[in-house]
Amino acid sequence: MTIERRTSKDELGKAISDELVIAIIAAQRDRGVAHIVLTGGSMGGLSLQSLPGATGIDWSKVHFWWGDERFVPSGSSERNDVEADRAALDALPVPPENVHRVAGPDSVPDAEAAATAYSDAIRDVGDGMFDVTMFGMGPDGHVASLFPHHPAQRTEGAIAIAVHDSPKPPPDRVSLTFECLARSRAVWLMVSGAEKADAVAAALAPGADRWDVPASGVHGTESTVWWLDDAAAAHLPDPD
Ligand SMILES: O=C(O)[C@H](O)[C@@H](O)[C@H](O)[C@H](O)COP(=O)(O)O
Repeated sequence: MTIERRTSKDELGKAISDELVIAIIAAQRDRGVAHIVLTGGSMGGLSLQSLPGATGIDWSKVHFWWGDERFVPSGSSERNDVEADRAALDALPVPPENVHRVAGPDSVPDAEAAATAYSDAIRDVGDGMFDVTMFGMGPDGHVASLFPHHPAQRTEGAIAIAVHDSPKPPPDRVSLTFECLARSRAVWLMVSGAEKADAVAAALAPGADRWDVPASGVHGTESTVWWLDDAAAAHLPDPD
């Protein structure tokens, strides 16, 4: 686990998105294709800002996924994918079939059906590993739509699940499971702001339990990076 610290949210977003370009190029060099899991929230958009100007990427060999999606209609401004479209995807020549969106209530009856379709899509594509999985984190320590003390986070044997009664609106969502997210080479947690400082410290404390702090339960098989601005890192113990 490493911590990458920057002084401000803007610097953090720029550093992450520059590193994302490098990670996509490296994945294509090593395996021919890059599978990237995107996140919602404000860090989600900031993490993509360098992609439209990047060179050296074969965009036909990049696949985008989401760690979670709000179960609201396609095109709704509440959706995580719409934020990513605005931030970068609209400007990239990525084939639409490489952008793996979670179905909304305009095309499937419920979040369970959306989770099943999304699970099938993950099963059908790639070698089963994500190259980079990015997360924002809520002040409660949630990542994707895996919330503290919410029974959905304990689902086993599934790739994607429906989440109901989310403590953060909207109540109905689709999320990847811890089990699926564990198939990520690199996990990046991207956190900015003083209101997250306690949750950052709790997630990084020895013995942290994902039931209490879900962010403590996501790890890459090769690397786990906490991208923090100074405010979010403020309650970490002194490294000395
Ligand atoms: O679905 C959601 O409600 C959001 O996507 C949420 O999970 C968000 O990613 C985090 O709360 C971090 O948000 P910020 O990056 O804006 O702090």
